[in-house]
Amino acid sequence: MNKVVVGLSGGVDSSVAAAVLHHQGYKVEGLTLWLMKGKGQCCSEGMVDAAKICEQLEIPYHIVDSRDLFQENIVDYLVSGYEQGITPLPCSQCNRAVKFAPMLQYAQKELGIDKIATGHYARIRYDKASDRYQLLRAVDRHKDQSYFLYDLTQELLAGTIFPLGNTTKNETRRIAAEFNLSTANKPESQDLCLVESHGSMRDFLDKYINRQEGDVVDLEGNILGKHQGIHHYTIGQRKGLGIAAAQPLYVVKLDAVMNRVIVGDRTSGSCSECTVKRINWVSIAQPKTPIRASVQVRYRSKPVGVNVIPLEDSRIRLVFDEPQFGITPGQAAVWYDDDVLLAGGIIEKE
Ligand SMILES: Nc1ncnc2c1ncn2[C@@H]1O[C@H](COP(=O)(O)OP(=O)(O)OP(=O)(O)O)[C@@H](O)[C@H]1O
Repeated sequence: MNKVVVGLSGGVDSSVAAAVLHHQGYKVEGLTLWLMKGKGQCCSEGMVDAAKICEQLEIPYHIVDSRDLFQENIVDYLVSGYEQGITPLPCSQCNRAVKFAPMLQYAQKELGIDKIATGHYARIRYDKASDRYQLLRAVDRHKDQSYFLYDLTQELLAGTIFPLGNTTKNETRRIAAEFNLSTANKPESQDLCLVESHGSMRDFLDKYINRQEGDVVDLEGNILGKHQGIHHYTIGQRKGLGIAAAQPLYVVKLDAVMNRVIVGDRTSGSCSECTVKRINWVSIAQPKTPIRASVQVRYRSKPVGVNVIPLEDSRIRLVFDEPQFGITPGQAAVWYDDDVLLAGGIIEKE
């Protein structure tokens, strides 16, 4: 009998993933990673809901204490990034280092089970010609989460099932109701887990970073106002600057050394090229010559045509077909060929 360990967050997607695999005849075991220190409420609620699902499906349930791993890989990583004026993307890092790799290791070593599954909306297929596991966008484009999964290794993709990749969110809700799952009517999470549990990113960061007042300046260095800490800002941000100006102003740069927030108009916040580091080539091997693709520079940004130019040190230069607004060091750039996720990496600088 095929066996699989399903990562359960206590939400409807992972509940349905477990129920569907169970229904298909897999021997399913549920597992929740206990992630957050201190702010335990969302985790404990999630664990109770996940335990209920396992009880309902009559499958074993495991909890793995991953709080130290989450603290080191996500909380410390975020805090040190914001201190340097960078806006790190925690989710892709969390998926690789905190969720998928440890879950697969636990499944294989502790439970003797080869495969894991999650409720992510994305698809995996094995391409015989290139001998690679490829990652594809979900059929439900609106829910597609492939962007956050670009950093998964071949080994992790080989060991993972995404049962919801071909399912729309509406179908997921319908299946949850059909199976009478206790999580069927749970509301969708709206934000990063850290933000949901702390109220806002600012509240979360204020716990770790001392506020240090500094200047808000324009591109010429004229002082326009004061800020209470550069970690309260992100590139492209327009709201909350507290500056009256004739035209809309956006954060275009964060200068950690001078402790300054630099603002400008929309054009000055746009650029047509950027460099990307720590690339993970997913569906194809690293090319030696430039390729065409379409790229997203944020989770919800519209894909735009791009020339992907390999640099000598295995970084990449992206040259966009049209200037992109709010390119943010620390966020991920992920490029695709149609539905196929080719690769992604961390935006370094313009
Ligand atoms: N703490 C956790 N332990 C184990 N697996 C998890 C955990 N958090 C998330 N996952 C897995 O990752 C998937 C995507 O997580 P995400 O946080 O994006 O939630 P989601 O899309 O709202 O899904 P859900 O409805 O299942 O909460 C989940 O469906 C689940 O399989």
